[in-house]
Amino acid sequence: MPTCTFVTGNPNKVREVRAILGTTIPVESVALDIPEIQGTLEEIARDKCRRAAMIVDGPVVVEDSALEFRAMNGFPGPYIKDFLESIGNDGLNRLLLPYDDKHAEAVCTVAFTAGPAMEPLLFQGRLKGQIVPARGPPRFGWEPIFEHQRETLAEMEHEKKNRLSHRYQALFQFQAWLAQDDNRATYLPESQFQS
Ligand SMILES: O=c1nc[nH]c2c1ncn2[C@H]1C[C@H](O)[C@@H](COP(=O)(O)OP(=O)(O)OP(=O)(O)O)O1
Ligand SMILES: [Mg+2]
Repeated sequence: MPTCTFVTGNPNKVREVRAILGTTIPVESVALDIPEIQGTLEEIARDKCRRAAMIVDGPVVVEDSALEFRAMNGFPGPYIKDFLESIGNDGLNRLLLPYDDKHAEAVCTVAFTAGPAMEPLLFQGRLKGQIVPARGPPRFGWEPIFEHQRETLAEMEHEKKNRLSHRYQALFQFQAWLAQDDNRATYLPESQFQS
């Protein structure tokens, strides 16, 4: 069975990526927390992908998730994990207290490489929302404070989130790319993605 090796230290991402890709691409996960550089979303995802490919020594998929506050010109962006760990969802709300603009965008940058010597390819998805006081079960990261059309991601059914999320949008593009035979033949001549 062809599989896709998804390298991440986050089991919630594995659950969602599996749900989104469904049975078309079985996902094998490798639980590694790859060090992340500072830089643009693209630079971070590309670098994380190269490091993962060197460790696995084969084709890998990684993704980096960011949370951009419009009032703060996109900050904290890719550094959201450290912010969440240090100040929590309440602290993230407090960061926006001085601003009327609570608009935020969740961004998922999926990076795929055919191997350690190959240039990673990127697929990006975005979801617009508002930062609100936490509502709903705290199951995954900043879900309780990210409201999309009156529902926070924590209040939303998993199935619904997985049909509209930043992660879904990025993986949708990756799937479309993989579905093109020419791409598979060029990038993955003998790979695990061949069916
Ligand atoms: O859909 C989401 N809904 C709510 N919270 C989310 C979501 N997606 C990522 N998150 C959180 C997890 C982490 O605190 C940060 C991203 O950091 P990020 O480096 O991409 O993830 P990570 O370090 O947990 O796993 P990985 O090993 O794949 O890098 O935002
Ligand atoms: Mg990370």
